[in-house]
Amino acid sequence: MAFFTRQLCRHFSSSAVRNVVIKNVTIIGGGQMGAGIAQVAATTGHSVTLVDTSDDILKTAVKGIEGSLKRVVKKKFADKPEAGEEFIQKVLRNVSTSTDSGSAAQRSDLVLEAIVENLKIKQDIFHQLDKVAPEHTIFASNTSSLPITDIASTTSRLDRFGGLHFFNPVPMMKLVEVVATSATSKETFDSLLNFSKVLGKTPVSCKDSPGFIVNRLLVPYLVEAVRLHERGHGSKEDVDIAMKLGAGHPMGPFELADYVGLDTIKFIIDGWSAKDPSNPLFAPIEMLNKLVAEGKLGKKTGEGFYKYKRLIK
Ligand SMILES: CCCCCCCC(=O)CC(=O)SCCNC(=O)CCNC(=O)[C@H](O)C(C)(C)COP(=O)(O)OP(=O)(O)OC[C@H]1O[C@@H](n2cnc3c(N)ncnc32)[C@H](O)[C@@H]1OP(=O)(O)O
Ligand SMILES: NC(=O)C1=CN([C@@H]2O[C@H](COP(=O)(O)OP(=O)(O)OC[C@H]3O[C@@H](n4cnc5c(N)ncnc54)[C@H](O)[C@@H]3O)[C@@H](O)[C@H]2O)C=CC1
Repeated sequence: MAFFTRQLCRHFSSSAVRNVVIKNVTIIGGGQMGAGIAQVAATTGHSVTLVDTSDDILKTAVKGIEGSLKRVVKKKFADKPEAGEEFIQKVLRNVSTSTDSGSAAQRSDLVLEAIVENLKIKQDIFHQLDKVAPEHTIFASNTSSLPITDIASTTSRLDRFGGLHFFNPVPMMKLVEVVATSATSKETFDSLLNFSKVLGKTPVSCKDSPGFIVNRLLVPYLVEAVRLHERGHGSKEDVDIAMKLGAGHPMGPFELADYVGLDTIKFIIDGWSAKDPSNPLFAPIEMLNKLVAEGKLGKKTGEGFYKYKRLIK
């Protein structure tokens, strides 16, 4: 009862916070997802601060954004290379970088986290930022598989906390899953929904249930593909060709796993297995665990199920 009362108090204490128009965005984590979200937010006129643990990582992230913008410009400004270059520079001016998440959060309407898929690390960072971020600032996580309720639990802004789950590659994928917990206020949810639309994405509304919509369907498919191959029922190449040509997927499951990152997939499966140990769907997958132990995390490290000549970043 005391817990329930505390939740209600928190909810009402911030009821003065109405729909927040998101202009200044801090993105924690400049990896595949954080850099992609930063690119899209900067392209749509937001002022973005990208935060990571070192200047070297941030340099690589900004280089990745520039590379991705060049791909966009090649098509959009095919006949006007100078206008294309101007466009890239304008977008890049909207992106600043920092290794100090606290000072970045102090100037933000939204703090969006896209760091490693680890509950404790995500909780710790939000706990720290909760103390320094302005009252109106909304917190959101891009987690693939962790309950938003659990991530939010170390903060005092449960009503201003939600999920914003983007898809990889962010500049190309149109979907955002907007996740409300039982404590997320309507104003917060509407602000996140509106932000997704301003980014040019199509939002869908999700409950805070494991894997939301897409990953609840995609992860079982992916693990079954690996097990099918482990049983000797098909080569990786044949499974990928089969799903591309037989089911119309743009990538086969092994290509997609490498693209997403095998470490992220292992974090998801291990996490779900710990919560539901008797579910055979999430039992350890030998081949995946071996590749992760060897540091073969997919495209981002140059090798996963396949070998890659060119790294993503
Ligand atoms: C897996 C289960 C476990 C998941 C758990 C964690 C993950 C999650 O939580 C949620 C997820 O994100 S799941 C992954 C969702 N993503 C997908 O399914 C991607 C599937 N692949 C594709 O759509 C295309 O192969 C793709 C669009 C990537 C590339 O298209 P193509 O194959 O045709 O190759 P390209 O010819 O290189 O590209 C086509 C056009 O797209 C442009 N482009 C691609 N990447 C870009 C990027 N990063 N930035 C900017 N532009 C980009 C490229 O320039 C090209 O444009 P055009 O030349 O005009 O056609
Ligand atoms: N890879 C994918 O396809 C998708 C991943 N996600 C989720 O997005 C999140 C990030 O995934 P990726 O971008 O793929 O990972 P990644 O490994 O490419 O990038 C993670 C980044 O976070 C940084 N980081 C780690 N701890 C940090 C801290 N305490 N402070 C600041 N930065 C920190 C790392 O240095 C790294 O640059 C995960 O929660 C993942 O589940 C969601 C949708 C798709």
